[in-house]
Amino acid sequence: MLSALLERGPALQMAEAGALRIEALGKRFGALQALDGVDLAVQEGEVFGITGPSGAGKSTLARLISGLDRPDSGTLTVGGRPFGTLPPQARRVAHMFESYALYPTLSVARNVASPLEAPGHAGRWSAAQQKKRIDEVLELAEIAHLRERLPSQLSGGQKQRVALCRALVQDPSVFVLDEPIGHLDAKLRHTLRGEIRRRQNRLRQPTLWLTPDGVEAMAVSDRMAVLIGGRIQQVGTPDEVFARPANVQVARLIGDPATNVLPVTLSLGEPCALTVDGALPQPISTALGERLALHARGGRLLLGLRPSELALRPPGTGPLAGEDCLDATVYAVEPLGKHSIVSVQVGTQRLRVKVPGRADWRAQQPVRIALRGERLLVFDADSGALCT
Ligand SMILES: Nc1ncnc2c1ncn2[C@@H]1O[C@H](COP(=O)(O)OP(=O)(O)OP(=O)(O)O)[C@@H](O)[C@H]1O
Repeated sequence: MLSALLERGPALQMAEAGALRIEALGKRFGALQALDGVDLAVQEGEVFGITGPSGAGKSTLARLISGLDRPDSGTLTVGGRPFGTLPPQARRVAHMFESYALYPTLSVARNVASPLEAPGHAGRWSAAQQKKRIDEVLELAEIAHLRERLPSQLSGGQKQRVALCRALVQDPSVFVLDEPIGHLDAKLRHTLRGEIRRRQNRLRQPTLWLTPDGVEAMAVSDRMAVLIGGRIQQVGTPDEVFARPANVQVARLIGDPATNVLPVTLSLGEPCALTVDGALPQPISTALGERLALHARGGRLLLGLRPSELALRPPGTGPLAGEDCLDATVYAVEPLGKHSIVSVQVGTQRLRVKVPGRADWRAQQPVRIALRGERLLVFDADSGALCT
């Protein structure tokens, strides 16, 4: 047994899959702390999304896992075996690069085949088995008909799919997919994220899926993390992150459209009122006033309002039972078929409201935003953290 393992070499010894653990990972570039104490555990067969804005540290994390950069601190293990000190080729990380990094002189099929001919995989499969693996991923990505083309003869989205196939074709310890479908059209993106997740869930390896698109992360992930400024802000299932975003930064990334964050000042009295910067105080119900008073700091609060949980009413109409209303002005309307996105202005703040069907509102019209107190999120005005 031992001699068989030694014959296979250190690279193949890593092939056994297992949960990925990232502990206290840190990376600094000069004065910039690009990653700061990142802790994550990704289970076998789990698709784990990491979302965060541009510059959050997603690609840096990918590069540290695959060994292209060295961390300043922290450990990496797969199935309990440390791999952070191994050279990149021995780690068996199937890393799809954001930049694609295709071989310009190789056809699509040969680009996809290239990792199977590298030391970690070479000799592992017969030519027929290799072809079967390659065909499977090319078909998954809907580029089987392009197999003889050179990268220069492909569109940006087609190149991205070749890079994706080149990662998926492998039998690695871990898959790391850095923005795998960002440049595809919406229809293909929707199809592929479902298909890839289904496929990866049937494998033993963990898959990390990095994307700046919070909606994509929610759609594709079994669990997900939100990374901002090099720090993990929250880990949970997409439902958990949507229901209780840990702070306003997370809230602003999650949802389609993302959650509105509205800074307000609360005044208690008869009636209670909310003031949005640049607008007159607006009366609210005592029930909402009392709830908000629990968390107000010097009267200040940040309200999280999900676009699909708001409604629009004609000016002058009173709130329905359980609702509160704020006066606003329509700023713009985006009709999207099954629903419309209406942007409305309250003082200096602009909010997005998702309404079913066609919206009959026009820019500059006065309108009332109806909200339900029990649905809104309340964040601390200073720290931005979600209040319980
Ligand atoms: N080699 C480097 N030298 C100096 N700074 C770097 C280097 N690589 C990354 N950075 C910086 O580290 C931070 C994180 O970059 P990273 O590429 O990991 O972000 P990202 O989340 O992948 O962003 P994007 O979504 O735009 O790809 C950024 O501020 C970036 O400018």
